[in-house]
Amino acid sequence: MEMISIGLLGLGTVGTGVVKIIENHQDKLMHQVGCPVQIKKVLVKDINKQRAVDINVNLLTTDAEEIINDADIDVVIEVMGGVEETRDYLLKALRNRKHVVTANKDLMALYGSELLTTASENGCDLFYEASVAGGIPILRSLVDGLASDRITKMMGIVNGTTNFILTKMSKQGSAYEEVLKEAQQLGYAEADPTSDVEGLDAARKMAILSTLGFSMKIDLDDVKVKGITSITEEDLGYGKKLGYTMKLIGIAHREGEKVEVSVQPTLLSESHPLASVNDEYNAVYVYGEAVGETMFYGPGAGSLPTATAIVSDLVGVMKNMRLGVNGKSAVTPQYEKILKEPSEIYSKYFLRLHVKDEVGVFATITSIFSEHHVSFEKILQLPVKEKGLAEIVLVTHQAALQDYEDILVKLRDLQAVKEIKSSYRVEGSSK
Ligand SMILES: NC(=O)C1=CN([C@@H]2O[C@H](COP(=O)(O)OP(=O)(O)OC[C@H]3O[C@@H](n4cnc5c(N)ncnc54)[C@H](OP(=O)(O)O)[C@@H]3O)[C@@H](O)[C@H]2O)C=CC1
Ligand SMILES: N[C@@H](CC=O)C(=O)O
Ligand code: NA
Repeated sequence: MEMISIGLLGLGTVGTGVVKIIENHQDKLMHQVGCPVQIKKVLVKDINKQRAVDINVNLLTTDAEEIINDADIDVVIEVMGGVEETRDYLLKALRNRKHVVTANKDLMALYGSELLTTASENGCDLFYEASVAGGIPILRSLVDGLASDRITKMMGIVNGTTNFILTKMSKQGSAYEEVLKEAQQLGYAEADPTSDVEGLDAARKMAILSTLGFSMKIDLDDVKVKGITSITEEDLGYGKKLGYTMKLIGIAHREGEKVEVSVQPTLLSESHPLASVNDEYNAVYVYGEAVGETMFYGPGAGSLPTATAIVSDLVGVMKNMRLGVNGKSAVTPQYEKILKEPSEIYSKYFLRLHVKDEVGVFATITSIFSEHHVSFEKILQLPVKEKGLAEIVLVTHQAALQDYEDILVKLRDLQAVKEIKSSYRVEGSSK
């Protein structure tokens, strides 16, 4: 190989990082793959836009076909985002026998298997390390490092934006809207940050992680999702008092043949290893039957960390080119997907209710839990400002999701219950 030519789709937060790393680490790339790497064309929306990196304006184009159909381009790096249009571009690029590296979890969670099949049919690599947990090499760790093991649990903070928001809200008392803006300015958030704060971005990543970790095709619809938008200062305050930290947690758990995958705000005991993962940092805890507990930590979003994963994937493609083994590394899922029923999913829960401050209400509420054999780790009744009301805050012991949901339905039907203020999953014990 005399030279590797890259077509870059997108020159925003991640794209500019890719350009910088390819320029600044040219020596290292040469040493590893034995030839120079050049960026031949860059797709953008607006050619006249000011860029955060020095780039020859003649490389910029608004026509994707100039990259996809350029016979001299060996690898397409996709960092433009989007789904349908991007899928078309990448399918065409693969059919034109270009290797693809992408950071796009939206696309991989929906069309990953189609794109991977097309890649291997055309003898091409399709790598997507940057799509999950930014700069942490988690996908390679699952696929290569832990290839011999049977993974049964993965638990992670996989969205940098929401971790940044929750950290600033809990530690500095910052307002949600203000911190979200800051996360957008720092380049952590998606173009539409709804997918971050509603948990969808994390759900896409958990679908990708569990598909690889469990070797089972987990679709986005299989992931139960709840985001962070309804978390209040009061919830964070109660969490702290009870010795918990609020985090948006993705959980993928396999027991026997069955799996559960979810993303939801979770109160973690302060001693939990994920509780000290702050700001835009991500971490993924992985349990394998043979290896036991492992933990992967690092920056989950941002220009250079994400670009590091991209350029490392590029090195992987180039090494395969030298060996002549492109398109041979993807493994199709080994197992049929079987999802757990709600009666098979166990957790502890935090619940905060406003109830009428009357004799017997407390007893009625606790009796509903007893009917479902759910007991309490902690239960408190506190006065609230509004006259005639009391606040009940409780943490359950382990309960089946089905029981917990049935309890919530019964509580909502009780006249004495004015409002269910909040409910969260809990990991670990309270103070
Ligand atoms: N930001 C991060 O920390 C991380 C992002 N990702 C993923 O990486 C991808 C890129 O993210 P990010 O860099 O933040 O996004 P940005 O919005 O910063 O950049 C997107 C780039 O793509 C170009 N672009 C977008 N749509 C089109 C289009 N239809 N035609 C031509 N050009 C287009 C834009 O052009 P122009 O500049 O002219 O507007 C821009 O240069 C996304 O898939 C994201 O989910 C993954 C991990 C971390
Ligand atoms: N918006 C995402 C970017 C990386 O995937 C995040 O905040 O984690
Ligand atoms: Na990664």
